[in-house]
Amino acid sequence: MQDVALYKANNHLAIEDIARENIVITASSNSAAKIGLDKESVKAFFIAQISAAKAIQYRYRADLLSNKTSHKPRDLNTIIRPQLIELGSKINTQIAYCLKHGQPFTADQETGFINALNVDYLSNSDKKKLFNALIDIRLQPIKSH
Ligand SMILES: O=C(O)C(=O)C[C@]1(C(=O)O)C=C[C@@H](O)C=C1
Repeated sequence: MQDVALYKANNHLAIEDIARENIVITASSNSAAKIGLDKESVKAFFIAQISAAKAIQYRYRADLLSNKTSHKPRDLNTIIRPQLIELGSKINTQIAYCLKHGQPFTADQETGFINALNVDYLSNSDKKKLFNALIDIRLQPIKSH
């Protein structure tokens, strides 16, 4: 996410890109539905992920004002965005696997989840929001004929 923020700062782009968010949410909830996950609950999870991504970028971008860097960020459109879509689809696959194999996420895993997320610029409240959206993800109900 720091590369995303740096790319945007270098190119005078806003951090929030609503058109892109809509593309990400549609792509991720459609790919989730194909593997049996409930679309609306996955949407809410991706909205939480996008919020976390923006929070990281805003904090990092604030730091850039006093700490300049010569680091060259990866290209947002050709490299980072396709990788983020791929990552989202992998996350969906793992979640579907856990839910289909009777390993639902439960509230008592919150501390472990928060401790496992070692990500610079991600706050505890961002992590809690992600966790709350994660444990709400459901499988689609099985259709009866
Ligand atoms: O693609 C970007 O520009 C990102 O910053 C990533 C992302 C996302 O999480 O998918 C986050 C914030 C933007 O508003 C749009 C998308």
